[in-house]
Amino acid sequence: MSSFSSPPADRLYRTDTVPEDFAFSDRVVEVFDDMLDRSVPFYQEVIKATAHLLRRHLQPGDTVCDLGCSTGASLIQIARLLEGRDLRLVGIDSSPAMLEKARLKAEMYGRQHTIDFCLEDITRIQRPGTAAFVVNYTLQFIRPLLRPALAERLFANLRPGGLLIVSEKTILPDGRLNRSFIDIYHDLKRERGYSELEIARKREALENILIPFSVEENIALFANAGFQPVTPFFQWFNFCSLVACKPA
Ligand SMILES: Nc1ncnc2c1ncn2[C@@H]1O[C@H](C[S@+](CC[C@H]([NH3+])C(=O)[O-])CC(=O)[O-])[C@@H](O)[C@H]1O
Ligand SMILES: O=C(O)C(=O)Cc1ccccc1
Repeated sequence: MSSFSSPPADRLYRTDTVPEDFAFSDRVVEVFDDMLDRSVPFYQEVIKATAHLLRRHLQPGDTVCDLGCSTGASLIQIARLLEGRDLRLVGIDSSPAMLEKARLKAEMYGRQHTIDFCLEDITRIQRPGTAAFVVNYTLQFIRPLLRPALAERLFANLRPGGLLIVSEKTILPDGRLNRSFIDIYHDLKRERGYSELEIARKREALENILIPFSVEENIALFANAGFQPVTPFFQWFNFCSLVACKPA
C-alpha cells in the first residue's frame, strides 16, 4: 500500500467466510427492487447522477459494465437516460436468480437487445477496454481482503480516461458520529414503513455480510490502485458515491 490511509489491518484481513445460508436467492429477488428503493437513500437520484457522469465522459461505441447489476433496475434506468447514445451496456452478477429477473425486466422494457446480462464473479472481471464500471452497493459485499485486487483489476480493465462510479454504505471512524448516522438512517427506514423488528432483523442478516469501509478508506482503496482523482459526488450521512478516473 502506498502513502494513502488504508483500512486497519484487522478489518482488511478479516477471514470470516460469508455464511452459506446468505445468498441473493429467489426469495430475496422477489422483493429486491422494493427493498433497494426503500433501503437505499436517494437510490433513484444516485442512478440519475451516475447517468449524468456517464453522459459527459462516454464516447460512441463505448462499453459500460454494471457490476453487481442485480435485477437490472439501475442499468435499465441508465439505458433510458442515455437513450440514443451508441453504447454497449453489460450487467454482471453472480446470482442466477437476479439475472433471470433482470432479463425479464429488460424484455418488459424493450431493452433486451441493448443490454447483455452475464453470470460472472466480478472479482475475476476480465473486460479490457471498458469505458466505465458502475459498482453501486456491491463492493460492500465483497470480502475486504479481496477489494484491493478488485480495485486493481478494474483499473487495468478500464480504457485510458475511463470512469469507475462506486456507491456504498459507509462507516465513520468516529464511533459517536457513526452511531448518529446509523440512527438517522434507521429513522429514514421507519419513515418508509419498516418496523423495528424488520430493521433489527435486516441489521442482523447483514452483520459480517455487508462490510462497509469509511469514505476515506474507499478513496484510498481506489487511489492506491492508480485512480486519480477519486472524488465523492454524493453523500447522505452513511451513504456515499464516488467517481474515480483512470488517467487518459
Ligand atoms: N462476487 C460477486 N460477483 C458478482 N456479483 C456479486 C458478487 N457479490 C455480490 N454480487 C451481487 O451484488 C449485488 C448487490 S446489490 C447491488 C444493487 C445494484 N448495483 C443496484 O444499484 O441496483 C445490493 C444489495 O444486495 O443490497 C447482488 O445482486 C449480488 O448478487
Ligand atoms: O437495510 C440496511 O440496513 C442496509 O444496509 C440495506 C442496504 C442494502 C443495499 C445497499 C445499501 C443498504
